[in-house]
Amino acid sequence: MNTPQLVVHRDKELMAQAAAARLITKIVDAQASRGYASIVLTGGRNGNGLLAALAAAPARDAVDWARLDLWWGDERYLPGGDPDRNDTQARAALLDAVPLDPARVHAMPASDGPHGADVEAAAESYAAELAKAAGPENHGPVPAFDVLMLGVGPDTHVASLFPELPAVRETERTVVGVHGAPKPPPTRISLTLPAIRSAREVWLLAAGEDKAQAAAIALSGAGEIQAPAAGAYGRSRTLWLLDSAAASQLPRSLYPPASA
Ligand SMILES: O=C1O[C@H](COP(=O)(O)O)[C@@H](O)[C@H](O)[C@H]1O
Repeated sequence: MNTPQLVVHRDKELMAQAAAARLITKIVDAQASRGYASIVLTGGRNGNGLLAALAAAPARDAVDWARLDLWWGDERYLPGGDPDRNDTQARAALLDAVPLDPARVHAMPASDGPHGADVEAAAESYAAELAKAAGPENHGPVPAFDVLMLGVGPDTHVASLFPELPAVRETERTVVGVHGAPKPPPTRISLTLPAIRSAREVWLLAAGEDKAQAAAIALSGAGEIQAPAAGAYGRSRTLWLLDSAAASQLPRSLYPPASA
């Protein structure tokens, strides 16, 4: 596990704009060196704020949208087009406004799709889609994502991995069905911690006072079963992007950074 790096911005608007600028640079760099980039989106307020900021950034035109693979870290298991689905919200915030290749947009299955109410089968099919996209050079049955973003919930959940639920204990599968989530809707699909940790970079987004306790707990050595955000890290970098409200309860040893 690499030590998380923290970047704290003045407020959530600036955090979203700075994170969007950072993401544009990552995508452009990956496309320049490899020809394509691979990004995992998150749902929630902070994730959608970042996508809206990206949509408004003039530099978005630097991205070659047709050479971008998009995946999701989790989904609320609802019918396609439901306003509460993470992919519906991402499309409204950004995806509908840019010339993506639809074959590269890997939304998670919907509850009115081929698997119906069988969320386990839906999770398995997403795991198979990930495995198909993984190359021999990748670390396991998922592609090497350049950046995997995760909104941090006030209870420290990331993706749809909630404290103490079975999904956060999964060590083998890359994608699981989630039942009984404490945040509606109760049925969800989620990448697991092993899948999350296969990403080159994991970015955790936390803005707002309601995220302050979660950030402090996750960054103070909590266990990943009790605080799933504590178990989310990337192979080469783990970055926490916060605003000052979300950083307000961090221990002094973490923030502000010690001066020389
Ligand atoms: O339900 C979800 O919540 C988390 C966090 O959302 P937020 O609104 O508290 O920022 C999100 O990361 C996850 O993708 C989503 O399904």
